[in-house]
Amino acid sequence: MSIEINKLTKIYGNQIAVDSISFSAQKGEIIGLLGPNGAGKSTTMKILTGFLSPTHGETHVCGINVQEETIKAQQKIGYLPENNPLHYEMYVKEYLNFAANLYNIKKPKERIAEIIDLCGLTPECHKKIGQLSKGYKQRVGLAQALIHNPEVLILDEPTTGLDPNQLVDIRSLIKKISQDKTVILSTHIMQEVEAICSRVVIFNKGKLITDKPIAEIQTDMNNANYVYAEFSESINTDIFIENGLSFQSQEANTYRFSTNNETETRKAIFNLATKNNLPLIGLWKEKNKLEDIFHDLTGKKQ
Ligand SMILES: Nc1ncnc2c1ncn2[C@@H]1O[C@H](COP(=O)(O)OP(=O)(O)OP(=O)(O)O)[C@@H](O)[C@H]1O
Repeated sequence: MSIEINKLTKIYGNQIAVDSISFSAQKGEIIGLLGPNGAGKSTTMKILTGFLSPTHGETHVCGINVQEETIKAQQKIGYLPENNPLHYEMYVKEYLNFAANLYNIKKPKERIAEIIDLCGLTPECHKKIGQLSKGYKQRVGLAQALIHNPEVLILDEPTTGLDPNQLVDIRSLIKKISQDKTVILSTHIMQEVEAICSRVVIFNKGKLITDKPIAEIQTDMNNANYVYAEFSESINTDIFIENGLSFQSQEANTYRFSTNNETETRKAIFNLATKNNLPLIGLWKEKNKLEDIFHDLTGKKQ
């Protein structure tokens, strides 16, 4: 296994940021870490990269215990932290040279040229980092994470704040550079996980609540649909539950039900409305989306 996280816990004062989390990843996998704000994603990444110590538990990268042999483990890891901290006053090549020196790279000039090409930085590589667009700054962040050709890449929200075109470019760059590596990336964007990850790990309030291949999640999505019922006034939702309907959430006077048989559920809602004089004005179905699964698992209302 390239990455192994075993019963990891981090407590800040009396706040449990990460609560006994375990998962592993092997070469070639791109794992998407999903979770609401404060779920513990960044803390887990910081521990995995050796920047923070856990309160309990341990992490291994390429068989090396990160807590016991931090420097050795860090040589295997490329890390793009949240908010991509860069030295804005440095030129792109100067910064990459600085990063190459940190890792004691044998032929820095050749490696910098290679990485500039790989990350699509050639047209902007003569500029100061502060003069670059957000998308190019992100490319510089990725270039520094890759300079020592690490086996494992840890990317904390690598696409936050990018415009839709830059998003597509950076996602395909991540896919391209990940082919022979193990990648863990955190994101708030479900489509991103669907677009580039092979597996999704969902965190909520410091706990790991789902760890599944994307293909399995997609099968779940195809099997589980939603039915929506709109009424012209607010309805006491007890009536749905009492009648065996799996009521999920409400937005204004529209109520959402999960179902494996949407025709039967629509019939049941229609019959319930007729029998109890409920002012039903709309009834429709919708395919489940990864976003819905995420909201259900993390207990957030849509
Ligand atoms: N240095 C710290 N001191 C105290 N509490 C902290 C510290 N760093 C993080 N926390 C708390 O730990 C919890 C987990 O934070 P973390 O940054 O890991 O979440 P996250 O999932 O990365 O969130 P986001 O998506 O907003 O970046 C939060 O409640 C946060 O306030």
